[in-house]
Amino acid sequence: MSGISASLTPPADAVAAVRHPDAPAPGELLGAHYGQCFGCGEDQPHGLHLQARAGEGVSLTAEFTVQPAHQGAPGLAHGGVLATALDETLGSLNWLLRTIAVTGRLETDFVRPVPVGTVLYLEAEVTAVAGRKIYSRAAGRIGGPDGPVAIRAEALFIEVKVDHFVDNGRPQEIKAAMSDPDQLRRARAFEVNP
Ligand SMILES: CCCCCCCCCCCCCC(=O)SCCNC(=O)CCNC(=O)[C@H](O)C(C)(C)COP(=O)(O)OP(=O)(O)OC[C@H]1O[C@@H](n2cnc3c(N)ncnc32)[C@H](O)[C@@H]1OP(=O)(O)O
Repeated sequence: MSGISASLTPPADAVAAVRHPDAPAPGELLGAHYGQCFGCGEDQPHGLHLQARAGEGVSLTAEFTVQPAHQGAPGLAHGGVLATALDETLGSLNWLLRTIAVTGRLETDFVRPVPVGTVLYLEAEVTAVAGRKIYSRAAGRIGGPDGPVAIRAEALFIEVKVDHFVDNGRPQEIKAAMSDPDQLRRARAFEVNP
């Protein structure tokens, strides 16, 4: 059985999402939003190293290969890791809106077991926007981009200011991020009005 909770149903006044004119072109790799990110960071040795690519409209695709370090049961991906892959894929949609947002709610269906070594082919799209609330959904397929769905999720992201991170993050990482020109460039790529 599956179904989504009421808080993931866009309200009546929700509107269609609009791709930002400066969003990466369809087919372009989005890159990591933060080098130490567990989902996408290239400098994070324990992470998923998920790579997302812009699609048409406010959609994207992503790939992630399940590693031995991602096991829950012997030879199978941990459910939390799979939820992370969905969360990261959904969060990457914000590059296309050029909006900084954090996950408020994530509902996940685990449909099929995912063995170690599997390439997960993920796809995600924003379904609606209502003020600061961004509604989206994602699915992960195995065996190829058109293979059967193994995992899927619906999510609600909430737009925040960059202060959300500055005020709440551990000072040493915030200080390092703020003195890293590459990180500031990435942060600016997310914001319409930095
Ligand atoms: C230094 C440089 C750094 C640069 C970094 C740049 C790149 C960054 C990219 C990084 C990406 C990394 C990404 C990550 O790491 S995401 C990491 C995981 N997520 C979090 O840590 C978020 C933690 N939560 C919060 O901080 C707050 O709760 C937020 C900010 C989400 C909302 O608190 P806020 O006080 O702001 O707003 P509000 O409470 O008035 O709510 C507003 C509306 O939303 C609705 N709502 C809220 N929650 C839920 C819910 N669970 N279900 C259903 N609905 C929910 C709420 O009803 C209301 O609706 P309405 O009444 O308006 O209709």
